Amino acid sequence: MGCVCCKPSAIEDSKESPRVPSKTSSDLRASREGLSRREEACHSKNRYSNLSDGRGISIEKQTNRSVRLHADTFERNREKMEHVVAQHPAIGIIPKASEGEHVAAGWPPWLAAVAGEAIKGWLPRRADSFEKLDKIGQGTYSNVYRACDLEKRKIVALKKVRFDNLEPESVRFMAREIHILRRLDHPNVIKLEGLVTSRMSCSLYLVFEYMEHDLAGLASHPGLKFTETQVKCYMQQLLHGLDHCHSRGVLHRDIKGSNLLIDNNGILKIADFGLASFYDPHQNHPLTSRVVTLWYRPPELLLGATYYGTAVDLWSTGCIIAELYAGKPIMPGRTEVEQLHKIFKLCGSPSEDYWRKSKLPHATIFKPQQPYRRCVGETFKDFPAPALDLVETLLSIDPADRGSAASALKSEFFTTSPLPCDPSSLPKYPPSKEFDAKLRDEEARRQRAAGNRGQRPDHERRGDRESRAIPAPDANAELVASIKKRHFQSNSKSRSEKFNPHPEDVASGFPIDPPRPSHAAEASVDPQGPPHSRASHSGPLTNRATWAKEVRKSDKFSSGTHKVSSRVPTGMDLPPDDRMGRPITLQSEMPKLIGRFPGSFKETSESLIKDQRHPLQGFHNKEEGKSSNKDPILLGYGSMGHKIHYSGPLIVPSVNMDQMLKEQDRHIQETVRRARLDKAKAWKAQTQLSATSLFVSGR
Ligand SMILES: Nc1ncnc2c1ncn2[C@@H]1O[C@H](COP(=O)(O)OP(=O)(O)OP(=O)(O)O)[C@@H](O)[C@H]1O
Repeated sequence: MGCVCCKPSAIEDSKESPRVPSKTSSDLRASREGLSRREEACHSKNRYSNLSDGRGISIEKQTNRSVRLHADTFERNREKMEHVVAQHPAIGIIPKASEGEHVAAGWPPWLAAVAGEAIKGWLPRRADSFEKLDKIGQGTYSNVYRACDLEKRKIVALKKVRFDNLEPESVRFMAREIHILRRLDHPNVIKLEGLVTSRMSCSLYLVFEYMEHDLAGLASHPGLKFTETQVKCYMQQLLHGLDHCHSRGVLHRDIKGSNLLIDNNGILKIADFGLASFYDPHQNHPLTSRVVTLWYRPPELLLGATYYGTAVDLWSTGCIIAELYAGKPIMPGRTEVEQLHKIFKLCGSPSEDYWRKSKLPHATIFKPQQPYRRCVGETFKDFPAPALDLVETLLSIDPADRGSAASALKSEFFTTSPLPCDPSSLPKYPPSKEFDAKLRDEEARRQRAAGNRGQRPDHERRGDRESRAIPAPDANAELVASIKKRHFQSNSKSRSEKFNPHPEDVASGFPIDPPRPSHAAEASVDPQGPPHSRASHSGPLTNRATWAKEVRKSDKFSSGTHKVSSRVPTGMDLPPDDRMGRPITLQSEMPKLIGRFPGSFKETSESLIKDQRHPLQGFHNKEEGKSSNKDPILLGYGSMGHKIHYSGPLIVPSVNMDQMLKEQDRHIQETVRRARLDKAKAWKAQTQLSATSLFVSGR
């Protein structure tokens, strides 16, 4: 039997598992309590690993001599650079280097060429100084693994980012996350400890401290309920981390439970800076409004704001605090329109003054004819007063009224009894991530499908549903889904994987994820809940390259004070997909609609006034046939299992929203039907063809 360290884990099961020397039994001695045998191996002296970098694998796998020579030269250069580092007083820091020097230091040319700032002063870590253990998370642009850092002898998280190394824009986009992370240094912000790549490699891993939990996973864990002091403890840490980001000029732009990682000591760290951006406090540089996961997205972004600031993160924080008290997401919208509707129903619609001064791009379309009344206090009347006060402030419609992370930290919520507990006093939980909850949920669903559906008592089924994690639709789910569709049509593999098979993945047993078909349809009609984070389930078909291309099409890259690309939209809406993966947006549908229903927006709204309805009031609860305005704000949550609506045309003369949605549904069904027919025809033709050829060939 091989050593524990070498024994391939589930994800490392590969025919190409490396040949690693066996270890003696003494190597397997337990050195730390609570660590698995594989983890112990990480802390042992064994330097062998089944993870090796692109350079090593290329040499081993390829017989190409020039590659060998190249690698030798690289190794010599690397030694030189390591010598420089050794001479330098700050270990690991090398003086500002040029592109050539970066390459000499071991960075791949594609990275050195465009992301000098992000790698400045660092040396790449070698892949063979890590051993992958298991996959612990999956994001839109990444797969995350637990791994042993064999040099530092500790457990880390390796985030393998997806991008196209042949596309400078894609690399730049990916490098922005690194650059931002390196600007931040705070106990409540995840620490980027290094980068794993090599001169010959096409891939890149970000090395992070390992965090056992995330807030979404803990909050959705069956039977786990936070006390008030615990909620305060987590929220205090979140606000401290945010305060640090904001003070360093960074907007996170995707604050949500699954991005708040928590370690076994109760320390919360803000993670996933993939959508983060440097911002200009004077708001002179426009940014894209298509950020922040829908349920946590503030109204100004839904209304198309491109000049915004720290208040966007504060809105998301308000949603999270309320969610922790309410025990479920407070505004689980399925489309942007529905999200805005939910916000208006709970927080009231913007004041006349705000509409006037904000000049938001989508104001004409979304401004209700009659204002919505704010009912945060009534809805959350069971919350303790200081909690409610803070939620009221953070969920202010006008971003200027949300205050700052620093002012929130001074609020009564944190200064009155019960005070936030000490993180170290928090209970130790079993590893718990949104990802685990999704797996749990999938497993439960598989088991149900396997046979006992309908046989279990009702209350048990309800229990499942209540305990399941409710992943929020990802920030870019709409964009990603449409990109995925387009990409899938033209290309069955992401460019980086198609043209640059990662040798280290293949040869070290690192799995290359198989391309997956778009399952937007199944995801969006999931009767168990809201459309899942389609983005977070996206396979390699979605990569940063396509994303960057899309963003670039819509955004101008402004070289702000920080010389970092900020993204600004130019009117291209980034759409949610319908069941066919076809983007449906107000913008995309508008020309068609205008063609179909000649008339102006003005006429439309006038006709709606005549009907005594405005577009948002027109939303109806299909089941009850009543205006959903009467629904308690959380009804949306309870009704998630009902028929899914898709965001679509908003303005159709003389019809209310319900009719428009019906029209949209009908349109979708028609498209699905046509697609089925086409498929059937194609199949028939093909069968006839093969029958003919069989006949002709006489077989
Ligand atoms: N340092 C870490 N320790 C443990 N788990 C982590 C760590 N970093 C990330 N993860 C896990 O991996 C998941 C994906 O990571 P992350 O959110 O950074 O990726 P992403 O591709 O940017 O995702 P998103 O789709 O949210 O933009 C996280 O939700 C988390 O569960």
